[in-house]
Amino acid sequence: MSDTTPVTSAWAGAVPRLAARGLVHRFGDTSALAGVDVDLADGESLAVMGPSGSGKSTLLHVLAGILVPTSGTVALRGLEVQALSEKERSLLRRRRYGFVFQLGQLLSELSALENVALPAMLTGASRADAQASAGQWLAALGLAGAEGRRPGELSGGQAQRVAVARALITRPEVVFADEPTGSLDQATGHDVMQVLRDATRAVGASLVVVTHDADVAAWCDRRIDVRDGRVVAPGSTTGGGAGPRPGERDAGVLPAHLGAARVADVFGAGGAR
Ligand SMILES: Nc1ncnc2c1ncn2[C@@H]1O[C@H](COP(=O)(O)OP(=O)(O)OP(=O)(O)O)[C@@H](O)[C@H]1O
Repeated sequence: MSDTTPVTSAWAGAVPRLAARGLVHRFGDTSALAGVDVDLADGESLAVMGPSGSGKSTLLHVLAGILVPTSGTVALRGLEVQALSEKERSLLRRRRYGFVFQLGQLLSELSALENVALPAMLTGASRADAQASAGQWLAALGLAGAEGRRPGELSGGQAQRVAVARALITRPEVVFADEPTGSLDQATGHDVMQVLRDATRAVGASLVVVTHDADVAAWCDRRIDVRDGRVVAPGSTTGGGAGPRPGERDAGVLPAHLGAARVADVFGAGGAR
């Protein structure tokens, strides 16, 4: 780069997709976050680890605009989320974020197809378009044929794949996952993490995963450790974003049910953004 190259905040890559500074959050007398800084780059996956009660979920909720921090800032591409009204934050979550939680988050009275279509309809798609897109998502995530099943008729791993499809149908900029493999056995958990990471990458979204489990964290590009509301190990790596992950011989090869070409064909290579 020459001395005359302009370096401004508009320079590509200069602004992290998500940037949090000085996050403090108190629940009454309890200090859940005690000064957290964290950046999330475009397309990056970040694992948030730490013991029970350390503040992981609170951090995820503050980053996602579900909770407003007691002090500090959270910027999505420069937009200060904590300064928005509750209604604006709700719209932002619906349009620009996706969420995957522990098992049990799907609406039990709706079919898999209807569960996935719902966020698209809430952002203005017609029922027909939303259901067509939901069908493509379910097929891309290996659930062709399961469209009509209700959550109670799906295995845990299948239900979490439906949840991944539901999180991604609106092509969010950031996906937030809180213990997404929490109720699954280890093999199924790895399967879900691979689907979550690869499908998130396929649409160009960034990913934040809260987990207790180092093997789950190893699926992410980067990991931070939280203790008593502070980041104690910023940027510690998990074995590298490009290296093989548990249960995966070649990180560049997607499982058969999530072929790269298939996802790219359906949703556009490189994603929506
Ligand atoms: N709604 C709330 N009201 C009061 N205190 C809360 C609330 N939510 C969290 N806390 C407290 O804030 C601290 C951080 O909780 P948080 O749920 O963020 O931790 P965590 O690391 O996600 O824990 P876990 O792994 O058990 O889910 C804890 O002391 C917890 O008891």
